[in-house]
Amino acid sequence: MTATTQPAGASKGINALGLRKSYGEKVVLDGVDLQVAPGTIFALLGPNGAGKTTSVQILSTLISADEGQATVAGHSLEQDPDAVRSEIGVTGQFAAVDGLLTAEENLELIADLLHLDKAEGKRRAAELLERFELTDVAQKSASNFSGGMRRKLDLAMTLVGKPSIIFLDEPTTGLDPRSRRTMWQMIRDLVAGGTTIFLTTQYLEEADQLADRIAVLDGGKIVAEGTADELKRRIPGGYIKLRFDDARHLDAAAHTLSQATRNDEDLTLQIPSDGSIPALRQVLDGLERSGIHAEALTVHTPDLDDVFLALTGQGRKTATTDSATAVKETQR
Ligand SMILES: Nc1ncnc2c1ncn2[C@@H]1O[C@H](COP(=O)(O)OP(=O)(O)OP(=O)(O)O)[C@@H](O)[C@H]1O
Repeated sequence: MTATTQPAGASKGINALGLRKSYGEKVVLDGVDLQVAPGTIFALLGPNGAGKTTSVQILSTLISADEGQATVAGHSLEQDPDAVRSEIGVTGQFAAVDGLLTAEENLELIADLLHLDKAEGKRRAAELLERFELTDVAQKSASNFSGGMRRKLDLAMTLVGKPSIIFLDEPTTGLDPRSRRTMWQMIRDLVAGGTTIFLTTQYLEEADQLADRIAVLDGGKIVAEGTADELKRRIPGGYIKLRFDDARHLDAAAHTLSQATRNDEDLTLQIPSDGSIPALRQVLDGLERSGIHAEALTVHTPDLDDVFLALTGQGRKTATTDSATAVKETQR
């Protein structure tokens, strides 16, 4: 990694510039820039083998980049990895829970590793067991835990050291929908308390639900970055749908909005649109000028699956397929 000096007032979040990493001939990261604001959730998406785990490993000091520079929690990865380590927590794809120990022992072990004194370690373990609703099973061996319970315990173990930044590498892989939602709520609670979350996931819904910003990694590069809504607007296939209460209004609107496709059966008009506020305003102003009353308006944007497929070249699925599965309806 090239030398870096910690910029004055470096963000307490994550800032990475030009990260490169190769394994032999294989270029895994080919100049990756990442910015994560403190107290936000950032999701890194990418197909299998895109380099998500490698990015987490670099930013959490487990491995070094070949080139590039980064600060994590305001500390340079290269110059002050210990300071970075003292600020972060990492949970990997394979929970670090020791099945031979009880939940409480797992937590106390981490407290020991962090050199907390015994009383403080016990207090912290008890607090986390309660927060994660694991008090009832505190004395049970973790080998008997369900996947969801292991994940909760794993996250609790990460929190023993009170990290300001947590890397969650595919935190809900293999969890059932209920456990996934429980984990999402825990992640939201952490962020509400000021923690910064760097998340990798293959579940686009997870990124959509949780992330303030999303970056899509493909071919070693960030191919898109933005909020979920910004990413959805980048690909075609969105539209505004207007419903009218009678055929007279439908006729008048179809006349005014010449680019619209009409459906006489359900008295709707569909207008291609990126779903942005200016686009909505233009349509509504047009209707108002002509004195046309629309009963309902819905905005349809491509979902993150469409974005992912379009951006990562993982296949072709255009948002214009217009099926209930391809296009998500967002009532605004
Ligand atoms: N230690 C290593 N030695 C050689 N190649 C590696 C090593 N670690 C990762 N790779 C390769 O780097 C590429 C990126 O791997 P990485 O695990 O970062 O991808 P990922 O996006 O996390 O994938 P997944 O979603 O499948 O977990 C893969 O092709 C992988 O085989």
